[in-house]
Amino acid sequence: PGWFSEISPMWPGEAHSLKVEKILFQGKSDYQNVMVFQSSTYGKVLVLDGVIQLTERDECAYQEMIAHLPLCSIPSPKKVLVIGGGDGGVLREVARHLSVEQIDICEIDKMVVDVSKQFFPDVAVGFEDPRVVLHIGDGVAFLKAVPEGTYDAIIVDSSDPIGPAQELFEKPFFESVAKALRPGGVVCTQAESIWLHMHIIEDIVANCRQIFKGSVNYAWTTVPTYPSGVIGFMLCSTEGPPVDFKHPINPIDANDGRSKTMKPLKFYNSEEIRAGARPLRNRSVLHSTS
Ligand SMILES: NCCCN[C@H]1CC[C@H](NCCCN)CC1
Repeated sequence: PGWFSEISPMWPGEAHSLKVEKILFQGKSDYQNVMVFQSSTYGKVLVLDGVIQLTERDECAYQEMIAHLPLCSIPSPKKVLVIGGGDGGVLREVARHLSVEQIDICEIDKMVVDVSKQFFPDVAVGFEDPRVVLHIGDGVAFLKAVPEGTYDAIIVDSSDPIGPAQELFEKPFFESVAKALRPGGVVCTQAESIWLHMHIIEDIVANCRQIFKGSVNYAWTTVPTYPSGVIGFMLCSTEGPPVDFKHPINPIDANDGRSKTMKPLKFYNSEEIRAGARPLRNRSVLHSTS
């Protein structure tokens, strides 16, 4: 009955709207407002504090890219950490990699996990993998307690820097990520929109260049229901075995790791990694791989 418009000071003067068929859930957790609605053309939609987190129709583009860009760039990821990602979609994608033995996830808001399991079973299916260990808590504190060099890959599937995820965009957090990674380990973080958040991206790139002594890339993909239709990722590796994010050495195709329960990939493929045109004059956008 009507339209949902994603109005936020993070993207002034514009708002993506979706036609609403029915509101399915509204709640308030200790951290944020949580809402689920049935849209007319994008399936069910998860909204946190008025910001679209995912829709059934296009979540594959984000979850597949944020997981496979890092994991396909190192030979045999074994221990993976997801910060955020409480809807379970990134877990579903990480689970496709047969070399992975342990998947830790640290999500601050249990309501996101519960609501995703109830309304987005094809996304929350990631929690069913026996390698997954769920920690409900603050990712900043979790990483401080992680022994040095523990993980092969860390994926930071955060919301935006206004609200619970604010600290996940700051330098100390990136330093704790670097410490928790083994030499040549990789991190992939949600890194906003090149059309909306160039200043945030410039700061993140500058911080990452100081902290990660391997490679530092900025990648982006298209997600129609995120503001400006594009979302980016910081892809970094620590000093050690070199990592080339543009030429995946551990390619995953539609069949790898697909057990009878797993559905095939809908978006990602290794051939698509290419240096893209720079959409803006701004020098700070590194090679874009999409
Ligand atoms: N696992 C899916 C969670 C998606 N995380 C974020 C949700 C908020 C969204 N805002 C985009 C704002 C403009 N860049 C970015 C991805």
